[in-house]
Amino acid sequence: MATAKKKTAKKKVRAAKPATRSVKKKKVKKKVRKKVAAPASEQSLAESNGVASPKRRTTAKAMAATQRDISVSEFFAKNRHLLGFDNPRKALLTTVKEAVDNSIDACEEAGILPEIWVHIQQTSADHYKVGIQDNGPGILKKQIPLIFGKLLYGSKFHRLRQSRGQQGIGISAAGMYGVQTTGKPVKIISKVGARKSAHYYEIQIDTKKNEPRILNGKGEGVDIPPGDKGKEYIEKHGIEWVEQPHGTRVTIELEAKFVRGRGSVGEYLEQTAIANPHITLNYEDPDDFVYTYERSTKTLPPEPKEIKPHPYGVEMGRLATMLEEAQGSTLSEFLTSRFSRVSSPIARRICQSAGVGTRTNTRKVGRKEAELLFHAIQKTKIAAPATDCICPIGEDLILKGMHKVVPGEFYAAATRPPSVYRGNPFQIEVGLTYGGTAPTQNITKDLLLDLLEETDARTVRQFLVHTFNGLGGEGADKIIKTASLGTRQTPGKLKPKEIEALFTAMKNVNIAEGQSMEVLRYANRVPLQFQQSACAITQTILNTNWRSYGLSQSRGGLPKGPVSLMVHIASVWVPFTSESKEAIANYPEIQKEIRLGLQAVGRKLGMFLRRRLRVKQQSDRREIFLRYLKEVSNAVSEINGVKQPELYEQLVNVAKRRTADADMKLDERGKKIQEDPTQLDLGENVLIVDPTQHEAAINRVETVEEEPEQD
Ligand SMILES: Nc1ncnc2c1ncn2[C@@H]1O[C@H](COP(=O)(O)OP(=O)(O)OP(=O)(O)O)[C@@H](O)[C@H]1O
Repeated sequence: MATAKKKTAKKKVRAAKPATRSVKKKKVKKKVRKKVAAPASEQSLAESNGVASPKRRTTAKAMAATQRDISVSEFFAKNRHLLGFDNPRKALLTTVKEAVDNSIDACEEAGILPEIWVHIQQTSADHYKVGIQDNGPGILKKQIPLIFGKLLYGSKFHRLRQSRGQQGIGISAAGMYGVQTTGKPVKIISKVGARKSAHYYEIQIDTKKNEPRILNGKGEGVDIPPGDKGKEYIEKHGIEWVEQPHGTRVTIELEAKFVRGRGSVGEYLEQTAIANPHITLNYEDPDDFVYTYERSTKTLPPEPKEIKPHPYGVEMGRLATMLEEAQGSTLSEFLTSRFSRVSSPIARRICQSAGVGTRTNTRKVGRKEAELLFHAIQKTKIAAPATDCICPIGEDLILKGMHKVVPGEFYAAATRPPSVYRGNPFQIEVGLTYGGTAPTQNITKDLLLDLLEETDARTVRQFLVHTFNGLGGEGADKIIKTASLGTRQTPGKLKPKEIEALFTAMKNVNIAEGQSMEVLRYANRVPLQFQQSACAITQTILNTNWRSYGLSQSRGGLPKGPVSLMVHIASVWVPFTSESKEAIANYPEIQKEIRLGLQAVGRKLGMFLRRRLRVKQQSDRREIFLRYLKEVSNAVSEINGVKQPELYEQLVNVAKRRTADADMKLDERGKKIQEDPTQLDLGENVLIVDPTQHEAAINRVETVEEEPEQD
């Protein structure tokens, strides 16, 4: 019997203990007791003071009665901040983000050009209903409850393949948060084909069991037939669905707070559009504003390849588990089939170095042999993992994406070659935009009034910094000073006169100097909006010397100027610092690649700025020449009688020749339009545009027209 076996085993251990050890232990115990025990007089004094010596509060038996399994959903329900649900504002963003990321992943995996609808509606003071729909492949009926009602269930965790999701927590956690805060179930409708029935579910997660509970259709969900009958059913039951042949829509009601500006849903969607030029996004916000980001390319990113783990990236514990799971293959088979880059000769070398036979059965490999194998792997020379499994955005699409959304006049991009951290391939891409009109100068009075009304900022300064990308504290202070406002004034309580002064100051103050670099961080094409300072991307930007590229920068700060920078890491496994996937961990290999990417675009910016400065200097010089040439030609003609008009013309020609750089025109790749040996060659990956032709950084499209009421 199992219990009997355990007892004898325990007895054996006890008997095996050397006598001396138990004696020693006793001595120590005595010593400790001596130390702890207070003299009788002291003890009685303590008791008389009401401080009794500590009593045993519980026993191991009583404690055992309270010890039990913790379900993963219970754990994350208590620790929802770990998943990005720390506060109502972030909860709204995380919910949208999880659903949108899943939708894009599913469409790309199925080879469908993604179109996504995001609709946020306010249902009460602090409750919002979020609906996200895609035109993806849909989800099979039996999978829907598990995907939306069970934490740690997904298709991406067990594979090494570049995708937005990795953990299998995201969307079910969002649903769980919704149920917890509003009591409303998650609603899902999914359709796999035009002639197939759609499936409609209302689900709650049972946190105790980490299992889905289906609330509609007597616990079975509902099938909606295709065609007109189905349309009628959808309408009759108020199910939200944009008619599509296939796709999925998830609706979650949750406690939330809607904001604009930094860390908002709008910002996330805008940044998503930059890094995913192949998607079309339709977004309707709670104030009925509709935003559409049309795709700028119809080409899907190439399908990422799945790879096996590289032996260098596998830690000791993982190797032991993999050996256990191998279920009796030979060591050589195990090594060649479970890892990338291990051929039979390499497997033989590893086994030789570990002193174990290549034909040894994995069942017979104990802890000691596993450790020997682990060290042998580190000592054996194995080729770096294949890197063709990474799908970067590409320089051309980065330029297109940034040009579409970020105002500027100079754009540069750099895609680094793939590299490896801890056995995982990754690739870094950088995009940079310079110039353009400040977002504060582009807004209308009406938009400013709306923004002031909607903001949750407590002070005008906070409002300015949070609403206008790249403005920075210095820029905000300049505007506030010019408008003669107090820094601590509440934006919602400004009087009409003060709003007018603020508006005028925003239009007139040149904030380009005070503006600091706006950083857009991405991991597998997903924008990262929180924990900026904890992220390897930000830290590498801060440690780069931007002064050598023509930007001003104070020690330890972000560079100043109208400049936006995007950094993208693509990897089969992105090393996030936590489950909420907000910041990249500081691996030296990753930091090095980021640094090289920054230098590549920085050098091009430096060349562009120096060239621009020269044009300006030369045109200033020419202006001075031209101002005095008339006088000079008149005086010379009076002195020596030469014809003034001819002399003047000649002098003007000389001045123009001497200041020829002032006429320099660059084409959109940064090349001088007229051929010249000193031509500025910025390479292919730059774009130069007319900044006055660009849309504003804060640009709200018109509201949805209300349907005229029928009489
Ligand atoms: N809109 C969708 N269309 C098709 N499949 C989907 C959709 N949404 C989710 N899925 C499937 O459900 C699984 C679970 O999604 P979930 O968001 O919980 O985790 P994940 O995306 O795998 O990882 P992470 O927790 O990192 O986001 C996905 O792996 C995917 O297979």
